[in-house]
Amino acid sequence: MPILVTGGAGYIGSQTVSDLVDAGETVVVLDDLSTGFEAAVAPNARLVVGDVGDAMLVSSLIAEHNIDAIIHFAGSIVVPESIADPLHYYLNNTSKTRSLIEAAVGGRVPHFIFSSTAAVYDSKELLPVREDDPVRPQSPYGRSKLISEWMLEDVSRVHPLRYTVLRYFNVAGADPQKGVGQATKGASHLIKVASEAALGKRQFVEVFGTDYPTPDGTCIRDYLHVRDLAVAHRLALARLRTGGSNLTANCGYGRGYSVMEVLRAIERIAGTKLDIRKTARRAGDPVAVVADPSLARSELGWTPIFGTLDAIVGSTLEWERVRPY
Ligand SMILES: NC(=O)c1ccc[n+]([C@@H]2O[C@H](COP(=O)([O-])OP(=O)(O)OC[C@H]3O[C@@H](n4cnc5c(N)ncnc54)[C@H](O)[C@@H]3O)[C@@H](O)[C@H]2O)c1
Ligand SMILES: O=c1ccn([C@@H]2O[C@H](COP(=O)(O)OP(=O)(O)O[C@H]3O[C@H](CO)[C@@H](O)[C@H](O)[C@H]3O)[C@@H](O)[C@H]2O)c(=O)[nH]1
Repeated sequence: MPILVTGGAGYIGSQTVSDLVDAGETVVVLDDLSTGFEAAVAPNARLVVGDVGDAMLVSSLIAEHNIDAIIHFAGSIVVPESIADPLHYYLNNTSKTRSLIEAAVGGRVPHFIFSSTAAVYDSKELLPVREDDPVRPQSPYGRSKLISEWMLEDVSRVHPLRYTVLRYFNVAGADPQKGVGQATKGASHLIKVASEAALGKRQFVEVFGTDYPTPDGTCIRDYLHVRDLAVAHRLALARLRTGGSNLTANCGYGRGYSVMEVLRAIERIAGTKLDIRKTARRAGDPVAVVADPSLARSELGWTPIFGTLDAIVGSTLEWERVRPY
């Protein structure tokens, strides 16, 4: 049963498409290549270059391919950028998701998997966070995603569309053998930026804030290997296809690392000293966000296997050394 993957030329989408194709699925990718790459799309998937907000195009793809499931990765993903340009985020992440859901309902697509984020949560006194903890996004990015979650919930009550929302924590790592890794233009993610610095592609790394109430004063995040995350999508799809009910699940490991711990790991694995510059806090950053992944384990049977910080950093460095696109 064919799957429409929006944003399948991007970092997480391309890893997932590659896994789905390897599992024998028929995949149609819809991507405007704004931050994605044609070369990232697995050769056996069909790439359609277009906008996820183009209702006519999406409806015709659903009808033409008899789409059974939509996996919706397409969107804008940088927290600070969302603060500078909130309207772009509400357009690209929220309005266009609304248009996509409408096309899914019109085309009677029964299954929908949505890329949400840990940015829907605020920091919590006692980590880790569970799905039923209060949501309180600290940025327009987080809010733009949360509104999409709510749309799915409301629409699913009145239309035959079942969904899985996966709230990813901080995705990193690469799969260099498959040609998958983060190549996003202007990517500002910590592990990406610091790996570039370790390989001499940047001069220094900034640490945004060293006065947070954490053991070393820097923010804590739950870093997750992209290969494990891709598997969660396959499991979510299988669960929906066998009648699984709507689900919102965290995807993280349940283990947090501070910014400084990450930088030290990169120095150790790359065998180099980084030029680390301590600067002011960055707007929109929660202090510490770590997943409770129990629900993904029990409902999806998700068992991450690539999950050490060393594996994440090692594969990112390997990817940065080869960078095929
Ligand atoms: N990277 C992370 O740490 C992380 C964490 C939580 C959630 N997410 C979510 O995962 C999804 C994928 O993120 P990523 O890291 O792979 O980012 P990415 O930028 O590599 O991928 C996004 C893809 O969507 C495409 N795209 C963007 N707007 C589009 C549009 N209007 N029409 C068609 N295609 C469009 C881009 O060209 C790109 O290929 C996003 O929805 C993001 O919010 C990412
Ligand atoms: O050069 C840098 C980059 C980041 N940081 C810090 O490192 C932490 C992680 O930042 P970053 O890698 O930019 O990720 P987040 O802002 O936590 O957001 C990511 O993780 C979210 C899920 O938690 C996703 O939804 C977002 O798309 C993704 O950008 C934060 O405390 C940043 O302040 C630095 O100190 N220096």
